[in-house]
Amino acid sequence: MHEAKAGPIDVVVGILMQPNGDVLLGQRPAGKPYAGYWEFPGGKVEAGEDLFAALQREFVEELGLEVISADEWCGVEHVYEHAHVRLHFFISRAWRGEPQSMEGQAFAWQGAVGVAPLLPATIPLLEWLDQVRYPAYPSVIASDDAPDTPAAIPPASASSAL
Ligand SMILES: Nc1nc2c([nH]c(=O)n2[C@@H]2O[C@H](COP(=O)(O)OP(=O)(O)OP(=O)(O)O)[C@@H](O)[C@H]2O)c(=O)[nH]1
Repeated sequence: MHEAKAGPIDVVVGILMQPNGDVLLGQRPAGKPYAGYWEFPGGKVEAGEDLFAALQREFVEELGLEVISADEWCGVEHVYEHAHVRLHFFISRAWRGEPQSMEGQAFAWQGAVGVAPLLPATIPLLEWLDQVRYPAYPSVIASDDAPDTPAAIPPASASSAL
């Protein structure tokens, strides 16, 4: 039988940002693809689910905390061997509670990101994120070429900006 080509899977990803710019990363637990890799918390959107509702659900499930508000930041598509994902990144500066390891995963607040390895699709985001976290930070992108929004940045390797 002829199988329909699978479309991208929508994933919401939340970047909790403290006033000093530190962001929360978690380590993927055993049993998942890319176990041991570091990522921003999040997960797959369920059928019919609103993106922000999905983000809130994932943070309760993974970290036991309530995201109060979040701004949609940028989108990235990436084709892994296990899945074609469309990542919707949010930045949140307002949440309630302290992160807890609900799935036995490690997590860490990071200024300069020192944990490794990171999920491949997430790596290009770190430089864009530094421009949000540290506005005076010198960019490697020439100012004439600098995009207005991260979503306009040209794709890196197998990733593509939405
Ligand atoms: N959470 C998260 N996922 C990411 C990031 N970057 C990235 O490529 N992904 C990809 O997005 C997908 C997230 O799926 P997941 O398996 O973690 O989702 P989930 O928590 O709903 O898992 P489940 O199916 O076990 O319930 C994975 O293919 C993962 O490789 C990131 O920074 N954070």
